[in-house]
Amino acid sequence: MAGRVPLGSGANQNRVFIDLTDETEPGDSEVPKNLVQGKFPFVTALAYRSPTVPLKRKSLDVSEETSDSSSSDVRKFPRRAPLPHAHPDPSTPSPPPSLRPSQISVVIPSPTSKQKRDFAIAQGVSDVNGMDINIFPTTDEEERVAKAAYPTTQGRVDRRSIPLSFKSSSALNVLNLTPPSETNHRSKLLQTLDEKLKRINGPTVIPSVDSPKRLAKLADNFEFINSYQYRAGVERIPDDSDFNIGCACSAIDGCDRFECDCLSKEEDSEDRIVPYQICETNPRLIVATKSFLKRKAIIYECNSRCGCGGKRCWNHVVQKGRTVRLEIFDTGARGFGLRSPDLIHGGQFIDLYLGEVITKAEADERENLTDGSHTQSYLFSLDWYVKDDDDEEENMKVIDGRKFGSATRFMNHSCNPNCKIVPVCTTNHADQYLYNLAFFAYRDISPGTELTFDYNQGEENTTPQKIDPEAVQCLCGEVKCRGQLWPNKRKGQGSKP
Ligand SMILES: C[S@@+](CC[C@H](N)C(=O)[O-])C[C@H]1O[C@@H](n2cnc3c(N)ncnc32)[C@H](O)[C@@H]1O
Repeated sequence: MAGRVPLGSGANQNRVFIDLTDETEPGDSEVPKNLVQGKFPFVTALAYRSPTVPLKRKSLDVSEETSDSSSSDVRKFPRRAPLPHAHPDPSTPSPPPSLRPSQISVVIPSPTSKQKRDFAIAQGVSDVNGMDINIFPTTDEEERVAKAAYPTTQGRVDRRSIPLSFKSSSALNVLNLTPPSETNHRSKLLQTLDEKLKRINGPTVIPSVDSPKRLAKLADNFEFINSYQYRAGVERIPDDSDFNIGCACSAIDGCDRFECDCLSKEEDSEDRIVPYQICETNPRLIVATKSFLKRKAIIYECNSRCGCGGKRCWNHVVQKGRTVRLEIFDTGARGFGLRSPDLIHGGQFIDLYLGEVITKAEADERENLTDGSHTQSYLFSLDWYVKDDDDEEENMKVIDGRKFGSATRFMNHSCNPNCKIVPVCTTNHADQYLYNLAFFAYRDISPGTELTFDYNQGEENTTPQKIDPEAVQCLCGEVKCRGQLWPNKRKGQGSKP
């Protein structure tokens, strides 16, 4: 008799045990008539009370219940009969058997769905999903849910006005997203930036920016380029023009340092300007001479049309590219800045200023879009050959490093700078409106020192009569600070490097 306990024997005389199995076995007929006929209707009621609870053991006082059990109508059973929640504390010790002679232990099985259906049909109930509260009493909370009686908002709620906060994990749960942790966000920005920086030719350029906001500015709003990006309306003189003939130096002897045709001539003199020399402290390095850096002069480097052939020519410096590593860092009030983890020798070429090459008209338009506030200017005029003559100025080209540029686009101004920007022609000597802007170190610069240049080159020694209230205030911190970046005019405009 698996799962079965005999009824009414020995100490269990007053107890009723119910078979838990579906099997019919000999002796099943011994089940007392009073039970079958509804003598203990509560048993039936309890058996159906909690369909979700598979088995419940319940102790009830027969003497109390039998007085009420004469009727076979289960609906007379009080609706608020003790619920499973009211089950005696299991930690309470049970009284010895002698003190509880009239108790009935009932093992209540969960009804099968067929039993539930049969019972519901017998009661004439149409809802047979087992949740009808007339048959299966619920807790107060369940009743409130059934009646949808939970508190509701007064008036309409405009859901569009509720901000979707990504800090709220519940909003993210709904979207099945995980909140972007700060480290995650930062590492993604660094990855984006890293991919952009990797495209730069030459030694590495690394970012050193902590704030995620500043990092996002650097990673999202700027593209690094390796050469000028020519925009609409910019006309270029073909590289094979007759004017662009190159020097007559010999490829065997190399370029003549003092006679090379590429050397610039001093204004109003036949003296040739020798821009480069071997670095005194590093013989493998060719650097700009100290005297050249004091001049206002353009450098013409030898090019592919020169007789020297280029291989052993000392007059190839800028076109060989950058040789120092660079670091873009956060200066605080002056925005990003540039420095190098390497020692930079006096006269050493650092890098080019690159950007979009646009016409003067386009530059004026772009400048107007910034309200003329000049707070952040990246426009650089190529005005070396431009005289104060309107016709020529119209041909002038401008380099805009705002959205596309090189790392030098992050170089700040100083009234006592350690770098100088020099016009350098590396390819087409014939095009006087198009040349490179190359940065050279004025002096030895120790690793980690910010690289700066004078935005008003050529006007270094002029002290402004009065500070232009419209101008950007200079924060270089130098003793002889002029107080303003430039007197409300484009960088390089009206002042030759
Ligand atoms: C070519 S950008 C230099 C990079 C810039 N700091 C950035 O974060 O992109 C020129 C701008 O930098 C700022 N700047 C450069 N030098 C400065 C200085 N000495 N004092 C104050 N602001 C400076 C000005 O806003 C200027 O328009």
